Amino acid sequence: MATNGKATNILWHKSSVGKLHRQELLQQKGCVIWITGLSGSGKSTLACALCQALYSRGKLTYILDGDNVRHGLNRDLSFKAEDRAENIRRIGEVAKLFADAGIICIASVISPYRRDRDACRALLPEGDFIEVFMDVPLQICESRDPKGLYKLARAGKIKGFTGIDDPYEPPLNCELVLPQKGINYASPCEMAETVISFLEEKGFLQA
Ligand SMILES: Nc1ncnc2c1ncn2[C@@H]1O[C@H](COP(=O)(O)OS(=O)(=O)O)[C@@H](OP(=O)(O)O)[C@H]1O
Ligand SMILES: Nc1ncnc2c1ncn2[C@@H]1O[C@H](COP(=O)(O)OP(=O)(O)O)[C@@H](O)[C@H]1O
Repeated sequence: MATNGKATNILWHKSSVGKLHRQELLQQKGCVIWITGLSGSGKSTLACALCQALYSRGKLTYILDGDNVRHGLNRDLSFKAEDRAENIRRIGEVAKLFADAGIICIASVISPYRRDRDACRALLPEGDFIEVFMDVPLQICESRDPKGLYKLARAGKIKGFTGIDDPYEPPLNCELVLPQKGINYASPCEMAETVISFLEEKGFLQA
């Protein structure tokens, strides 16, 4: 009998249709592509480009975007460290369910703390969590500032903004770093193709 968190007397219920059956149906393998980086680094843009490119190859994806999930499931959470941790924990758990459904789940969230990202990685079978770091310097993210949030943060109108007065811990050992330093930034489509090449190489685009 499992005891998990605060609930006791709960048992795992198995179904006769499992992950392998679903993957066979979809002709792909479920996994989580976890895109991390500063606000304005291009996480959502890459997530959409990737979703579109995989869709055109007949592959099923689902995007969990931080901004969007905070409109519903995580609407009760702020940006203080413990709430960011809970935000990431819930998104990690939902992503795990999508991967179990056989879907290529794309999470695009700042996820500033290494410990929180590593905890999400630990939820998945080895190799099924693909961490993608949007390695874009703060200066460039700030110059893009599509939502005007950096400007507000610099003016002190948003407190605890990632990169300004809140931390961001870059990955130490992730599967992919985009864009690479020292060259011109690749276009979102080119970055999506880099991720797709990785998925192909690892066998995720077949059952
Ligand atoms: N204080 C603070 N710090 C960082 N970001 C902020 C903040 N307040 C609001 N926003 C907006 O919220 C988006 C980030 O949400 P996430 O859920 O991805 O953040 S986190 O992973 O919990 O850190 C982020 O979206 P992106 O720009 O797409 O990253 C911002 O638009
Ligand atoms: N590869 C790229 N090259 C140039 N500009 C980009 C690229 N990817 C995204 N952008 C631009 O950067 C800004 C932030 O992108 P967005 O995807 O919203 O970032 P995030 O989700 O990390 O906050 C947008 O204005 C977007 O058009």
